[in-house]
Amino acid sequence: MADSTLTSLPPHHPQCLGCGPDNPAGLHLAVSRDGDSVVTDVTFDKRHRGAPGLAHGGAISAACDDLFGFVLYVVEEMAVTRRLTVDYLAPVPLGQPHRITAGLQRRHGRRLHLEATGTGHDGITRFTAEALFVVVDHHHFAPHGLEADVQAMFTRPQRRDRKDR
Ligand SMILES: CCCCCCCCCCCCCCCC(=O)SCCNC(=O)CCNC(=O)[C@H](O)C(C)(C)COP(=O)(O)OP(=O)(O)OC[C@H]1O[C@@H](n2cnc3c(N)ncnc32)[C@H](O)[C@@H]1OP(=O)(O)O
Repeated sequence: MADSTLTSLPPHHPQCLGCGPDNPAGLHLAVSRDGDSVVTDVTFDKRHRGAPGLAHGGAISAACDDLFGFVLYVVEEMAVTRRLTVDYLAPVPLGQPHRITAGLQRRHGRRLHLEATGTGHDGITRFTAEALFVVVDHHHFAPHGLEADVQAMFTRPQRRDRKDR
């Protein structure tokens, strides 16, 4: 992604399945902000294989879910996935980059309705996704001992965004 209008966003945390650079089983998504949208270029490889030569639907779904998790940096709220729906429009070949763009479609109270589109560099849209995220506070993560990590995640991008404004 060389577009000058994009602002790089930090991973949720180093071990995140979607974007963590230190997770050997992860997708290693590098995500940027473009206005009120977030974008990533993902290339599925043999680790993400479903049918021979094609990406597994679960890997595509994970990429969409994680990218939706970056819309939270735009919304500046902590939220978690309550529902995720993927429309698999066409098979996604391994080894071919796809740009996924995601954003907030509408908000009702704690409910964030999000949508995403995945398009190959050949211009073919091969999947779209919709999600319902529900806003939570940091206590949501407390029983699992992760409260401090999530709070750090919550404050770091806000500082970064302000610097960029
Ligand atoms: C700025 C930086 C931020 C950083 C932020 C970090 C976050 C961290 C990111 C880590 C990486 C991300 C990666 C990707 C994001 C995951 O993958 S998140 C992991 C997967 N998701 C989960 O584990 C969530 C599990 N579910 C839950 O904990 C609970 O069900 C929830 C989601 C907290 C909701 O529970 P609840 O608080 O009891 O709420 P509930 O009353 O059931 O419903 C809330 C509202 O949604 C509505 N609702 C519920 N279900 C539905 C439905 N199916 N349809 C329509 N409405 C519904 C309800 O009617 C209610 O509406 P209101 O009455 O408030 O208007």
